[in-house]
Amino acid sequence: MRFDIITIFPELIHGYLREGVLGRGQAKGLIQVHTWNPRDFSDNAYRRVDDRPFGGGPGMLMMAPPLLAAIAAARAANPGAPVLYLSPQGQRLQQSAVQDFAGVEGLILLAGRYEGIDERVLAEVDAEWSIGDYVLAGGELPALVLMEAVARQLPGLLGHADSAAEDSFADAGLLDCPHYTRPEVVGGKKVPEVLLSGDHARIRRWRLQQSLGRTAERRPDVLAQRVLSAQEQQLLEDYRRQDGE
Ligand SMILES: Nc1nonc1C(=O)N[C@@H]1CC[C@H](O)C1
Repeated sequence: MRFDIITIFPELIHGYLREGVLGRGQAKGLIQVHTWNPRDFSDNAYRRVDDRPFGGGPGMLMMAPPLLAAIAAARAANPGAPVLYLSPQGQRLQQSAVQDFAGVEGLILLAGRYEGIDERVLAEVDAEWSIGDYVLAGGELPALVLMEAVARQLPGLLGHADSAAEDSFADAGLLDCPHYTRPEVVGGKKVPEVLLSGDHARIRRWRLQQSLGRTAERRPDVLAQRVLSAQEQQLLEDYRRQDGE
């Protein structure tokens, strides 16, 4: 899968890609990541990419011509890839969208800076996405967040040790269950005995029950989107009873 990222700080992208699953994914050839710097498409001697907003107001905006030229170059290199602009005005990125993106050949990610971009650039943007209701200094972190969430879904990217299968939200939107590893006792706290029982069916049930209970407690909005089976309803009732709810 090919990612083309439009950014005035390419090193923020390449630096992050040197480590971890994305670095390994690149080395394995599972993902290709290219950056396009609008400064290289600026038509003035100072490689200027920003200017003051018409109508006044604080800060600077990214000018349209260098961005449009960078988008055109990315489209030529990654034909058919949708252009996604990361911004707080976008639709909220959720795992369901991440899974959809994992099925496409390529993505072009536009990372803004300053107060944002000239509105006329959006004529060349297929969709606007937000990673959350807060304001960052640039779109590079959101681009990396989207790219990493999507890349993790690609077959072969994660080793078994960090499989995406048991992610939170992986199986139709439940929070992940608690996890434990050695040592068995930490600060007097023992590992739940079920996990030491070797009874894999019982362990699976316990983990599902914990996921259901946690989701009900912490994200009832997420649980409301899931139709529970009779077994899941019983597990959740037992969880609540044990929890003294
Ligand atoms: N939240 C977000 N989800 O995606 N992008 C953002 C975000 O804060 N972007 C910044 C706004 C102005 C600056 O240009 C970049």
